Amino acid sequence: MIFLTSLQYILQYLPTLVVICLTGAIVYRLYLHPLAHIPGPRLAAATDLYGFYFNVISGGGGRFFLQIEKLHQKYGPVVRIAPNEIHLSDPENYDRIYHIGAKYYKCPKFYGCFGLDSCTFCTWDSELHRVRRAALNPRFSRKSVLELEGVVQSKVQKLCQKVADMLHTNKPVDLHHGFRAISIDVITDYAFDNCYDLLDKAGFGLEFFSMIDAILPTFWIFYQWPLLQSVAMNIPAWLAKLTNKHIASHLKLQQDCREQVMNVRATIDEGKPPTRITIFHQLLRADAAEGHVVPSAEELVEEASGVVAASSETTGNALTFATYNVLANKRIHAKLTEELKESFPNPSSTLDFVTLEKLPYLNAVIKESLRLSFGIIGRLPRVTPSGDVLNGYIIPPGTTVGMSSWLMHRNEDAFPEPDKFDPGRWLDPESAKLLEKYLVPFSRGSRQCIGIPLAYCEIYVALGTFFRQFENLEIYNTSPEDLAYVDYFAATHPFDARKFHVVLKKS
Ligand code: HEM
Repeated sequence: MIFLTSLQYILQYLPTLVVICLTGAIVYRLYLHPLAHIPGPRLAAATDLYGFYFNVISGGGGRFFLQIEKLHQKYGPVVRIAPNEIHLSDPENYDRIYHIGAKYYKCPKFYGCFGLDSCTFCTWDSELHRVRRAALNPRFSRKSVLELEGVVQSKVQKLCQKVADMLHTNKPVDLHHGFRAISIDVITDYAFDNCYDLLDKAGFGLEFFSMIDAILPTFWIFYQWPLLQSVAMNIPAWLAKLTNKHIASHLKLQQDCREQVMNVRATIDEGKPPTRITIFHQLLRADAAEGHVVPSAEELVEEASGVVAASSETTGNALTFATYNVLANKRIHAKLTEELKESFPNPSSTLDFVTLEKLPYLNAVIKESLRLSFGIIGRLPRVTPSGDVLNGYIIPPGTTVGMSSWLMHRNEDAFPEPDKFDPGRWLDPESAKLLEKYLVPFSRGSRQCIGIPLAYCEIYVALGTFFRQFENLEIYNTSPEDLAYVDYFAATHPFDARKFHVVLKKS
């Protein structure tokens, strides 16, 4: 009886209590918080829902990075974008936050919402990351990439053959998915020795990419409500299939990776010699790196999922953007084709990576494409453990600080007319060296992309081979607006945008 009366009493005053607590939190964040002196909108200082609005609701979502750009125009180089987070636009700060030995570490809340705590990409603890990355590094070194260049060459040749066949039937060819299929086929063959063969599937793996598209929007929802993420990832697959396609897609991707891991483990247990040392063979070795702990099967699944997720849209965006812009500009197209013809007179020869890398115009096209294609477009949040002073503002310990390639690559001082695709910016070696400082597609420092040599190999070989083999293509029914970006950590085109297609030029 007494219990019931107390409960009634609590319930009666609960709404008032909630209002008092919320008001207290908002007043604290606005006036007493250690970031209260940082400029920015009051709403962003008061609640994380400000970012949530732009990333989930406004204009279809994935657009907070555009709002952040506007905030910098209004408030200057340091802006408070959330109660405990600031964003920076001054390029001078980049090497301070993202460099080898930087004390800044990956924001656990942000990287936690991938649900892949055991993978190198999401590991926030710097020491643990150092060990995990050291174990993985040898498989992604330039030496390894050169040894396995054949994997890249074979996928590129396969795509070109399929494109040629489709063009003869006068059907528009979907290069958006074709280029993404190369990336996934390369990484699953290269790293797991178990190719997904998306290039052989209908629509170049349309089903697989629809699954990825279904996963992407959950990112910002899980960021806002991390508890939802653990609940979602633990529901049975059959229930997810019935109730939510986004969660079902997450679970399916993990299941695919689980099968990959089980296959490798089975061959190791049977004592079969591997046809290739995969990342799993590498990670299952106790001596893979000093301090390395052999991961469990589930941890390997997370590592595999992380690697697959990191390589699809990123390389795919660079290839799509480069090809679209070269085809859109006759002068650029002619110059590139001429250079390729000079070095490789036979159009059906193998265009090797090392020779392609030395071609100045191709090099400039690729740099300009990486500048404007944005594998990861939004902020890369890091936490400062001991505080800092940035652009004259005192930043307290524990603050999350972020910068983005979107703002670095479109800095008008470095890149006049920043939205114009102009490979000419990179042709003079002296000024190109100065511009490199602003080019950060792979980020920098100890957390920079591990796949840089592989990504470059794919991009050089795919673009070189493609433009050497096809001289008579034109863009089909795709406008620059279709190649705009939205941010779901991976940069992707709006889901309702038309996908990049090409047809044979009408003579
Ligand atoms: C054009 C292509 C690519 C771009 C633009 C790109 C971009 C990036 C960026 C910006 C990061 C840092 C992310 C962060 O700080 O949160 C990163 C990390 C990473 N990338 Fe890539 N990436 C590309 C291709 C690849 C490929 C092909 C792989 C396959 C192995 C890959 C695997 C990874 C991994 C594992 C990390 C985490 C590294 C770590 O934390 O130590 N990436 N990438």
